[in-house]
Amino acid sequence: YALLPTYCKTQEHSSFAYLTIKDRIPQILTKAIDTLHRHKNEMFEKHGEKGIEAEKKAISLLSKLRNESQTDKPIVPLVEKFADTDIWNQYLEHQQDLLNDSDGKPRWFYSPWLFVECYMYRRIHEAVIQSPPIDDFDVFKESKEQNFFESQESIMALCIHLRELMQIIEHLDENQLKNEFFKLLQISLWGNKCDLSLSGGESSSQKTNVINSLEDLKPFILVNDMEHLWSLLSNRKKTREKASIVRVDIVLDNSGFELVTDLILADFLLSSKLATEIHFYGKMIPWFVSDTTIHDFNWLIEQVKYSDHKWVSECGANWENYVKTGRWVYHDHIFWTLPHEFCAMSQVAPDLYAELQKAHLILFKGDLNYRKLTGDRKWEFTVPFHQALSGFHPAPLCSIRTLKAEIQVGLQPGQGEQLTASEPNWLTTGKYGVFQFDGPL
Ligand SMILES: O=P(O)(O)OC[C@@]1(O)O[C@H](CO)[C@@H](O)[C@@H]1O
Ligand SMILES: [Mn+2]
Repeated sequence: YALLPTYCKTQEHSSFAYLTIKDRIPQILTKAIDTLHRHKNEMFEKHGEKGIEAEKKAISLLSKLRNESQTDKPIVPLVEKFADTDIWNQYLEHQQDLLNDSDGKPRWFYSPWLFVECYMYRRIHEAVIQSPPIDDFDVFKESKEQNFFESQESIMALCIHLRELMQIIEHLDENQLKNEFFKLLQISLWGNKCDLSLSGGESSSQKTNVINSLEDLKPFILVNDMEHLWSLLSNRKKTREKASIVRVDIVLDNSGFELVTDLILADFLLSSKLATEIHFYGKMIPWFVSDTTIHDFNWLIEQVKYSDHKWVSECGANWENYVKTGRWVYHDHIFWTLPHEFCAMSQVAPDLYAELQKAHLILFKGDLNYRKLTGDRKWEFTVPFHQALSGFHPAPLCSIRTLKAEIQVGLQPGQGEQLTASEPNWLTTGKYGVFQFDGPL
């Protein structure tokens, strides 16, 4: 490969990476500690004295973690046995090898940002699994549920929109169907603004009805490859034999409102016959505050199904049925919560890479996935997306991402510079978004 640019690093004090580790990580850890405190009684009721001891232990482990991060300690190996402990510690040794002797050891403020941030969430998980019997506690569950409940209005509006669309979908011509597809893609894109790790765990629910603002938000789409997605799926729909499969895989990001937008898009893909099955990938452990676990996925479908609004509950019933009948398949894989960039997947998780190769199209939601697709490296804005993927291409894929990190490739000459001049923080506010496609070779 051409020489790869260096990683975004936490030691660069002018970088968003540095601010994330300095300001937001302690905030997220403090909120996690506070959540554990507030569940003391529940733990006593469930587990008696042992529950209280466990809560105390988890809090002390998280406090120690917060202190390590705030005092720039060396990154220490994981000690608790878990499916990925060895892979993590090998990766840490690899980071050590990348540093020469004079640099000393990887530290919180002297390492690649992607590594440090992922490591932080994996250490939160270690603190919890070291504290039985509360070792299955999700310190972020409350804020993910709060995001869902606070977005009720917008969720209802989306479900009603979907039900109305379902009633007329048979009569839509190709162009009308394409426009409905594009609307739901944009709703899924802007759903990605609702991200609790950017807000440091502060509420980031969807208050307005995003359907009415799609036209206003269009100028904020910096790369728009939606036409590629349409032609790939509509051509396959036209040419496929009756019984053949068209599979779209969605690598999920945040639970709550964003997950609803993804499930609505997935429902449309089946109802429009643009796809015959959808595969979802979530996270095996609580991750980046709002990322979706299998518990969040099942809980949200349950909530929608038991809504007291008829059309909303119909969506939930349909979604539960898709899962039951195997038209929607949820996959868990440990790779998604490792620190690796995706170009390492075929080596580190060949089974997952082979699974993704079965898809006709893979949609990667969110900013963290974009950082891993591009290796969280300091690419020039105009480097082609295909090049930044560094060989990762299990299937035609599209990143659907709002910008919350100082990485963006595939722009036109001058486009990045122009944005920096007009809006210095365009890379990290979540205000801008992309549909970035890497198609059939
Ligand atoms: O993947 P998501 O949910 O869109 O965003 C995750 C994220 O908020 O976490 C980091 C900031 O802490 C950034 O990489 C990114 O903005
Ligand atoms: Mn996320």
